[in-house]
Amino acid sequence: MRRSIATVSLSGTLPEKLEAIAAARFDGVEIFEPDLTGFPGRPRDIRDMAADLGLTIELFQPFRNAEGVDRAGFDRVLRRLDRKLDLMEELGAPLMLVCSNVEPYAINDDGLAAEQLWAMAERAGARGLRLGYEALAWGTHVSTFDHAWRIVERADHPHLGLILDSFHTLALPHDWSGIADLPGERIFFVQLADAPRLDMATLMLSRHHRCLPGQGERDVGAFTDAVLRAGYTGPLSLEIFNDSLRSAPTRQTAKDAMRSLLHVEERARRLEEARRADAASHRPAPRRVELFDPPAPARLDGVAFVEFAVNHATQAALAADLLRLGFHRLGRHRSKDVDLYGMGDIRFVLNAEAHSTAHSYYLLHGASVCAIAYEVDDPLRAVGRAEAFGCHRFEGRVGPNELSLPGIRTVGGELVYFTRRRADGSIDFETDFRLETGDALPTPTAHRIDHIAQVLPEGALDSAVLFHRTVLDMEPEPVVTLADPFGLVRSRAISDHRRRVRFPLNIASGRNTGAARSVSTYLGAGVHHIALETADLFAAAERLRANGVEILAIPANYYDDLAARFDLDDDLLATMARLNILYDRQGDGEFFQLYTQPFQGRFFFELVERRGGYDQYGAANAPIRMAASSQPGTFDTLVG
Ligand SMILES: O=C(O)c1ccc(O)c(O)c1
Ligand SMILES: [Mg+2]
Repeated sequence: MRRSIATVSLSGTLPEKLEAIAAARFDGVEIFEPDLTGFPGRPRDIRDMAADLGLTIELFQPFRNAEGVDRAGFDRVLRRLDRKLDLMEELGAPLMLVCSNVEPYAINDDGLAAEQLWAMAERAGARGLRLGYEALAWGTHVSTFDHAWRIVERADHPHLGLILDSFHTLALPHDWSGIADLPGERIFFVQLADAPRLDMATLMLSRHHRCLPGQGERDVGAFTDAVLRAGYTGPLSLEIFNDSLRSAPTRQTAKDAMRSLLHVEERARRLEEARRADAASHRPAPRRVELFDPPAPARLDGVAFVEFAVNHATQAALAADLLRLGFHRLGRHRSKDVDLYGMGDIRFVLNAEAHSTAHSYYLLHGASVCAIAYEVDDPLRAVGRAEAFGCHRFEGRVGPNELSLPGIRTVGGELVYFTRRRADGSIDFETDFRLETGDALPTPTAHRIDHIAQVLPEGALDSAVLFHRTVLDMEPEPVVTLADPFGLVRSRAISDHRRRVRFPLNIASGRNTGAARSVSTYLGAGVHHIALETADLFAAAERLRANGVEILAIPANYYDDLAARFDLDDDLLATMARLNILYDRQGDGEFFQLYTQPFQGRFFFELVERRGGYDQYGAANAPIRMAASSQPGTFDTLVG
């Protein structure tokens, strides 16, 4: 499949965009007219630049308000067209996108529109150029792909075809199953974009909130599959109008865009394969194009360990906190200044090794999580898949007889490792530690990691969603907005389908929320809190209290409100208030949670107990937590 992107999708000048697009290994590009108009050179300079970069100029766009106009108006359209055809010749663009008329004066007459598009195609055809007609979802009379197709079919000109855009098709509540029955050779071009489900005018959604496929909530994979079933063999081209991409780093966006397109191809391939497997009822047409075929996702069994970058002082302080939480020191690394702590299935690695990646991370971000390791069935396949999606492999320094953990480096510099459980139940990475198998360990206060919440800089959420979706095969939930006393926090949870690994990802939209301050103070994304699951939160809370763990104090008002909202036993409420336990309910499911005070103002721990299939994160309580932690003397007590 040829892979293309519209220049409007990226920030920067036109040459910067082309370079980033080529560096991300796209085959082709759509030139969005304003990018060219603002370029201080000749169109042929862009043609040469694209050629030097190995990029095909696939399309020039858009040509607006051309059809359904009166006679005088159409004369002007043709004059305008001739100039743009001159430009296309100089640019070396073989195809121009003509979008449906959005003016109130447009005449509602398919016969007229077909006639006028025919006349335009005749002029383009005389120069060996082609036109593609695209229905904008807000077109005055033509807003759906099938209406645009009826007009193209009626015009019946070999130089006029249909352009499909997943945004316009999926934005309207309109049946698009007919796409698969279109004649593929009459589809001249296909544009792809995703979008969130926001209740707003389609024009606003399209111009400001489109996102890369895989970042939003539309099934762009199924759309692409339908287009391929129709027999389309041209490029798949991303066309993303998005406010935050307009100011995001160009090369990073282009890399994400390629990852997104690969994601779409993989999904389309899966759908086709499922149809083939069901060939008794269907007879799928033979595939005409090659689609991206990465190694299948590894089976994600959970978080194997979380690694903290520390120095000696913070290592000792964090270790003391962990012991109070019920952790034990399990061992020391064979060759490095690294300790392993654990309880139940939870493993924390405290890395104070000098001249290491963790140390660099510590210098930049302070005591913080610098790596997460996943337990998977096949670590090498997991890394292979990540590399296929454009991730960079990380090779750490390995001592004698130590394991080289397969890993990748993320954009923020955190590492992601993959490790696997052996037949004897031990987990791979632990062989690098001299385990101190002492006395039998007492019952743990918590037994597994429930979720890891992260804060991300503004604009980084979509990219993080795409990373987890492609590399780790996780699925996002819709965005929820939470109120911090100093601003709003947008949160999107992402998890694997078995709920073994869950990440609420948070973005502060203001500058003053706890999340925003944590991003600015510590330069970038990071783990904000780690929730540990316990079978009995009340027992655990008593134990933490006895051990002197500082718990986030919850106001009495909260418990009054709980009493009003839920039919809870008075004694239970009183105990919850005494232990600072928060509560949520979902159907028959119940959720109990408490928070520790932050470690050096940096990150904190949460303990949760889930009952009866509760599947959320207590989002209703997050504003209470954020308010409680903005009280003086809590989140702001920063130490070294
Ligand atoms: O928003 C627009 O005007 C616009 C222009 C060209 C396109 O291809 C498109 O999908 C939208
Ligand atoms: Mg479009």
